[in-house]
Amino acid sequence: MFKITAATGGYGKTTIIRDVSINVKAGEMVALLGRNGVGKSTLMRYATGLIKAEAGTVEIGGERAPPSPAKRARLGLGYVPQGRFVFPRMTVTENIAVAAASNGFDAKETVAEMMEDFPLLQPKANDLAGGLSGGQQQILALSRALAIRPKILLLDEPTEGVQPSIIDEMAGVLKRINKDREIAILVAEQNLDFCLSIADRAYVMEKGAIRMETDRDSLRADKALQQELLGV
Ligand SMILES: Nc1ncnc2c1ncn2[C@@H]1O[C@H](COP(=O)(O)OP(=O)(O)OP(=O)(O)O)[C@@H](O)[C@H]1O
Repeated sequence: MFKITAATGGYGKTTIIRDVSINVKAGEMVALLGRNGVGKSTLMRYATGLIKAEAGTVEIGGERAPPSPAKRARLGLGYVPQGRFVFPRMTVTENIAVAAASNGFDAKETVAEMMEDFPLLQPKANDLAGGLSGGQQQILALSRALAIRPKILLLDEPTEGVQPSIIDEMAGVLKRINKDREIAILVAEQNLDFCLSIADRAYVMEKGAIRMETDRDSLRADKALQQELLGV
């Protein structure tokens, strides 16, 4: 469904990720783990087309993805970048409307749908996005990504800077959209408990490459790996 094959890329002349291959099947929720700076965000930017590929390919829904990020979004690639990008000076409603319209979907219908799916946004509908709490902004960023009706959703550290009660809510939301909307999910994270609660499978990155692939039960049992990933 979603496949990255032999990805090599980075910034300018600096190569960060080398020969990375991963896949996410339809309906799967997969975690991308690894300590700070191993290249998780860079791999996500590679997948979205935001950095130039030195080598490798991306397939979305069985189709070879063209280089343009906008075309990749049209093929069904949703992306929530690290730091939950929202337009701070637009209202919550406008943020969702712009995202829907960018992929050719009806803005009004999409806003109504997202408000139904994320009730915590309802009382904030006409508030400026910049005034929301970190957790609320993360949910808004997620609804913006969903507004393009993705087949695969990439999330870059969605729990960063988010309070525990909202992290639990987010885990619930991701499980729900994965199941009900049948959206495959790839989530880059440092929060192991969060990943263990939602992901079926995980890739572990180290120094710009995939070190291993593991499933939830093996990861849960592998205390040494957990300690290593947590850096303790
Ligand atoms: N815009 C950029 N220009 C140049 N180098 C960058 C840029 N962004 C990241 N890097 C470098 O790429 C390497 C991998 O960073 P990346 O953000 O992909 O790691 P990460 O695993 O996502 O870590 P984190 O959890 O800190 O985001 C780091 O050495 C970082 O300094």
